[in-house]
Amino acid sequence: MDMMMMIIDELLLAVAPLPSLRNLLLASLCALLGAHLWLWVRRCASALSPPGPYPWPVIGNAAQLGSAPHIYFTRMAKKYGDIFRIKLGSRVVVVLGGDAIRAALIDKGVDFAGRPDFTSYRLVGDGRSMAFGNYSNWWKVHRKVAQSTVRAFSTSNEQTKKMFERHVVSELRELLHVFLQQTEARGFFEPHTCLTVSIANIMSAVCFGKRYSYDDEEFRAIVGRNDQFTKTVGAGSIVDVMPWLQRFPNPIKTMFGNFKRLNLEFYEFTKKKVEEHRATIDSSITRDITDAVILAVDRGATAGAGISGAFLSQEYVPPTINDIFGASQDTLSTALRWIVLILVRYPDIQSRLREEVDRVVDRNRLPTIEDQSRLPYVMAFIYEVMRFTSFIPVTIPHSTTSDTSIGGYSIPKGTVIFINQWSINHDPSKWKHPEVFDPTRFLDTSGSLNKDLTSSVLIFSLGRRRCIGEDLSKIQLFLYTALLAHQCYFSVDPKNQPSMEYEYGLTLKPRPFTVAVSHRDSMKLLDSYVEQIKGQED
Ligand code: HEM
Repeated sequence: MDMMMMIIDELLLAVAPLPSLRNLLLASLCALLGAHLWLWVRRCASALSPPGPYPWPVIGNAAQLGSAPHIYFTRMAKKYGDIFRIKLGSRVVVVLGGDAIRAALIDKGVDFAGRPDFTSYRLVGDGRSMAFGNYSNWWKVHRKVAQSTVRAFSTSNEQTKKMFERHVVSELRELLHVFLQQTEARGFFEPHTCLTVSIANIMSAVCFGKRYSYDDEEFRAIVGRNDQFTKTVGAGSIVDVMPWLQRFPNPIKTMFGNFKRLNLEFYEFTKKKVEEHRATIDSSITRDITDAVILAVDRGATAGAGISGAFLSQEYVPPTINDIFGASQDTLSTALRWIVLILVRYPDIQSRLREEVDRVVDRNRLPTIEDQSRLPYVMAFIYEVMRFTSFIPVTIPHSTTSDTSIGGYSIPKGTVIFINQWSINHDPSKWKHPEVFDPTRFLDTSGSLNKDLTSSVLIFSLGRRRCIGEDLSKIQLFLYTALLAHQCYFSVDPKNQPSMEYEYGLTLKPRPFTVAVSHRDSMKLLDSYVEQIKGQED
């Protein structure tokens, strides 16, 4: 090094005997060395960042995503591997598939548990949503309260399961009435709105202790706009990554305007419910989830049970209810749309479901939660619907909470992460003919449910952000499927065969289709079940 400095000194003396010229040359040389060093560091850093397709100026890879971004991501993974990088507008996004998902969400759970700082996410739940909020001590408390109250009103023990079952069976009776009326009035009809209201009513009963009529315009308006919500928040939405699109009239600006409005109205609805509950609450009787969250927040605030000093104040009650009510009704009503569509697309599978339910339950009583372990084909059907449709193909986008690395690539803090669940459910090395709908793939040779295989289906995500409604959802989908198979026939309009095409968003929604519904026997069993419940309540 000394030798080097002497040589540079000699050279400078030779070419620049004047001190000022010498200083100038020295400064230029330093700047040149600095620039080289900077380029070298950048080259090293980019060698450590994941590979990916070339991004276009301004829009990045947005135009390449097409109408099914999860398929594009799966195609890119074949070329670049399970960890690759794209650019959406100005944001770098790392897309994870295959084994990289577990490596990120389980092995480095906290590092990958954030949510991006998207403008649209700040509009959900008046900016205090847990589902769309970043990872923090406050978020941990919020999630804990939401998770424990959902459990307390659904799956925590045999008694709560029975209470939940009552809501589901009562609501299914209403749904069946509407289905039969619609069939009588129109022949074939679109079942989507009825399914959405039906699911929303179950969650409304659990959250607010109240159900709504199918004709209630206000309720239908509040719960009927999921499509606009999921298109904005789904992975690959360009609303948040090209903010300049908000400066002039265009479809994205309109979409964002609708999103703002619907979040405001949805939040006002839940806020009103919370205020009504507050006015009538009696701490000795917890009527529903809203009461439970109000009381849990009160207890946390007074008993000092926060995590690292983080406490929820009462202003977090409406956003918590907003998260639970919002997340449950969109996902479950989408699942049911697919179930009904698949029942009419595959009449043989519909017959086999009926055959199993009739054999195990018989025709003299209704299926119950306890029948679940005795109805493996029904369960296999539900897992196959979740695998095959992968109706949440990519989770809600994540972000990194610190500088981290995965698979040898370094990922800076705040990078947007997409988790491609679809890639796991359609991996040909894991599933034989993944493109075929076949519930029997989940049954072993003795006809029992293969639990190793069912746990390989990825639709509720993994790790810190794993869905809090997984157990409730599985019970509800089981009861709906078993009860529908037990109680009615679905048939398809021969002139209007439904397709398996869908609209992309956070949830994949099947395109509108029509069905007809007829009763297998009568409403007798469902009517007497509901009368019995009313008798017990009185
Ligand atoms: C079949 C039905 C459902 C599916 C497939 C589903 C799936 C998911 C997925 C993929 C996520 C995102 C996880 C991530 O970002 O990594 C999620 C989050 C969430 N889900 Fe579900 N979900 C369903 C039903 C429900 C229900 C019934 C509830 C409420 C009772 C619920 C409440 C939530 C909440 C609050 C979050 C946010 C969790 C967080 O950010 O920590 N979900 N769900």
